[in-house]
Amino acid sequence: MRKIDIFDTTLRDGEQAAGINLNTAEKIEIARQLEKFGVTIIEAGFPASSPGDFDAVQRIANMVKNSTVTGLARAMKSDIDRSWDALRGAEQPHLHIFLATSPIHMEHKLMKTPDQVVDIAVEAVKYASKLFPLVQWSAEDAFRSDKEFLVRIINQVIRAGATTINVPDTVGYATPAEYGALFKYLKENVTGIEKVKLSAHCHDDLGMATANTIAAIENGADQIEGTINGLGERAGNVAIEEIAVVLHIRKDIYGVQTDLKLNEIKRTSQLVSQLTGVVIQPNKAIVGKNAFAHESGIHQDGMLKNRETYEIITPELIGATVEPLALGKHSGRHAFSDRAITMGFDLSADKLNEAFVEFKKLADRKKEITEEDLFILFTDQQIRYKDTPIYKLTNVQVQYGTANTPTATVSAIVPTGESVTVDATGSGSVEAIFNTLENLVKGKVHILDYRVSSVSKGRDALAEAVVNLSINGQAITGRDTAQDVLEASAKAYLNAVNRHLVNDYVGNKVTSI
Ligand SMILES: CC(=O)SCCNC(=O)CCNC(=O)[C@H](O)C(C)(C)COP(=O)(O)OP(=O)(O)OC[C@H]1O[C@@H](n2cnc3c(N)ncnc32)[C@H](O)[C@@H]1OP(=O)(O)O
Ligand SMILES: CC(C)C(=O)C(=O)O
Ligand SMILES: [Mg+2]
Repeated sequence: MRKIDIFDTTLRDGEQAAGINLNTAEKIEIARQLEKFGVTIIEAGFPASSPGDFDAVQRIANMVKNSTVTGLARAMKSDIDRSWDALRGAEQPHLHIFLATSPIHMEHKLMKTPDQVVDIAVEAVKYASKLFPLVQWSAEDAFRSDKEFLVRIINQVIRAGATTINVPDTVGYATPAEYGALFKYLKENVTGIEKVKLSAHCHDDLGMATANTIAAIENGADQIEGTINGLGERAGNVAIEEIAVVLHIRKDIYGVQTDLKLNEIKRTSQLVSQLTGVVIQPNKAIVGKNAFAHESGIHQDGMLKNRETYEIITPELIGATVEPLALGKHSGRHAFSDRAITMGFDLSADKLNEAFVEFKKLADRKKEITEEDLFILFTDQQIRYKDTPIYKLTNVQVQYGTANTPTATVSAIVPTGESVTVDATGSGSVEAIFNTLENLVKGKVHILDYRVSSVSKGRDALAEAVVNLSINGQAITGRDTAQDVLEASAKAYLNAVNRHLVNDYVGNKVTSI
């Protein structure tokens, strides 16, 4: 069966989505999970874009063994050199160079003639090929490019040493028939196309990224690029989990295979959602929480008689299994650590112990601990800040009455190790808490966005708060959970502040923002 390579760009194009900002520990955690999921290539970042991206790409390149690791670079020597420094320790160093080829991008953005663009692309690919065994070249905005010009430039970059040619629909403008036809045209007209991998990269601006990607596969694409949960610039990239399941469920039509382990889909999706703070819409295909929920009587009747009446995908296929042993306040360490292992976590004894302490506190307040609750507890331990001094909330209290101004009092351990208590008022309880926390951290903090949702089901469900802050001009997301909405909100705010501290922490103790 023909094999399709999966190029995951959650950590690069996915992180380009507005409001997402992952720190290195979080990126490493996602990369680890992507490797386990079986993606062929992990695009870990854009090394020349910032020291943080460089660091994350370098660490991921040195760590990952079973997937190829790549980084993005502009068609210029300085970006390529920086990428080489980040990626040289990888098992099989791979570079992804891009340069726009559409008339509008060449004239108005790059301000170059088509001839100059060909020369720049060829020079960059030649230079990169001396360092990297694998060089992917992307024609940014390929879909809106002149087809004959595309053939000309691709012919030349293949001769210059490119091993993969990517043909992105950068602005999500293509229809499936048009995108498929472009792949067929390139297959028929590019010299030496059979010697390189041909790759598809679709954006979802018109909601057609999945259909377009499938059309590319039908017309000869060897590799597809996408992200987990469809994150990405603007309306996002194609969601890899959708492509994976389409190719599996309709293998009768497409007849291709990937190396993806489908039963890692749910876990990968949950992890990305939790760490990016981007909540998955309930009706999202494959990974939405309603994707397997049958609500109406006639459907439930059909399901009871034969699941196949309404179920084309089983939850088990994507690793969304029914909960085994119930965990609650009477459970012990054995059942707890056993569940951590079943859920795919590899925690040290110390971290497991801390997770167990948190679990017991939660179990005291909550009747039933769900899979989602456990996922959050375990992930929190896995990505916990190591040596960085951080803020730790010890108490939050709000005085609220419809006739008086809400006042919040917050006690916390601050990065210097002292215990501090502050209070402030606000026009509502949450605002009072945020004003108090602003006094506590003494920085220039603005709230850009704030959302609360329920993680699990029932009256005692966990509340998850996501706060987007601007701290000293830098956007950063924080999230946390608690049984109480106000506590979750306070913890989410401090989580963002702590993530900012971690980003700033380069060996020296940073004790304030
Ligand atoms: C389709 C995509 O997803 S492309 C990837 C987008 N990702 C990002 O932009 C990552 C984050 N970006 C950044 O951190 C910054 O933009 C940087 C560090 C990469 C560059 O920052 P700056 O040097 O300040 O440049 P700035 O972003 O303002 O402008 C981009 C410059 O790169 C040029 N450029 C754009 N694409 C390319 C390319 N593929 N190859 C060479 N040059 C390019 C632009 O023409 C512009 O050049 P100019 O300064 O001569 O006008
Ligand atoms: C950098 C390229 C591949 C890209 O993300 C796009 O064109 O959408
Ligand atoms: Mg893109």
